[in-house]
Amino acid sequence: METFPGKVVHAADYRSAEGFKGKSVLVVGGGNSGMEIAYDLAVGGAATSIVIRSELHLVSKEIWNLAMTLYRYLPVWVIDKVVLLMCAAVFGDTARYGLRRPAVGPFTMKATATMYPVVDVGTFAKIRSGEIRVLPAAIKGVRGRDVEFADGQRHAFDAVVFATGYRSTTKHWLKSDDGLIGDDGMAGRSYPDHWKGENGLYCAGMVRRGIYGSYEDAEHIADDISKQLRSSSKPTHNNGSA
Ligand SMILES: NC(=O)C1=CN([C@@H]2O[C@H](COP(=O)(O)OP(=O)(O)OC[C@H]3O[C@@H](n4cnc5c(N)ncnc54)[C@H](OP(=O)(O)O)[C@@H]3O)[C@@H](O)[C@H]2O)C=CC1
Ligand SMILES: O=C(O)C(=O)Cc1c[nH]c2ccccc12
Repeated sequence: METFPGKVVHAADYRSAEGFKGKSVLVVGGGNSGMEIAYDLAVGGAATSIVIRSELHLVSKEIWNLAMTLYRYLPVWVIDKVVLLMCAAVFGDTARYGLRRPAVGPFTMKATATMYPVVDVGTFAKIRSGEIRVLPAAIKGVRGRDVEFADGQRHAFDAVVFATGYRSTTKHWLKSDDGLIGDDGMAGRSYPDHWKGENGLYCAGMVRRGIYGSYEDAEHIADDISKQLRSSSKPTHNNGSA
């Protein structure tokens, strides 16, 4: 990257397509961030390409809402079948456009891996129309404006957006060794014993179980705090009387 003369930003610092209009922009990473940023750039008038080096499950918000609802009633393998059927009806064969699906189903993937399906915000229509170009291979190297890919393609870019994901920084600032947070900065113990540490320390949303997982943690934590408040004979806080 030292030789690349253009603008380079991480998804965390991306705000809008302002300044990218008319530019040739490479988005690295086909997760939810990369797909949303690629869409935003294309709408904003950038000539947009996106690197998708791995398989992914593209779903729609509506299909995924249904999957989350069915979770209470049906086994995971049935949900996978329903979701994939609906995805085929909505998107057709995404592999034709460089978006290969994993062999493991989307709901199984969410339940067993740290990977999450990608919720389409309109990016796929722009990929299908050719407005957004998918580069389905890893980056081999960068020389000046030129980026070379593992499949032999080489293209010049004015800017690169790294939508390559995040790492937790919790370990850097949290002074605690009760095992609540593991070496990777996420929950150190596994579900469902992951949310309560010592000395009033809790963690919510750190066990990679999605939005509903965070919601479940928040309820447990609130219950636990409320239980402790009720069991202590002396109130531990001022009840608003003075
Ligand atoms: N609207 C929503 O629901 C949104 C949800 N989110 C969530 O926030 C979290 C973070 O999302 P996000 O920021 O997208 O990060 P993710 O970790 O989900 O995705 C990062 C992507 O970048 C790829 N990548 C990493 N390094 C490279 C590389 N050197 N070359 C090519 N590709 C690379 C990864 O592919 P590989 O697998 O090959 O490493 C992966 O597909 C996720 O849980 C996501 O679902 C984020 C945005 C919006
Ligand atoms: O908690 C989760 O893991 C979710 O997937 C929450 C959720 C329910 N419906 C959705 C639609 C789009 C993105 C996320 C969700």
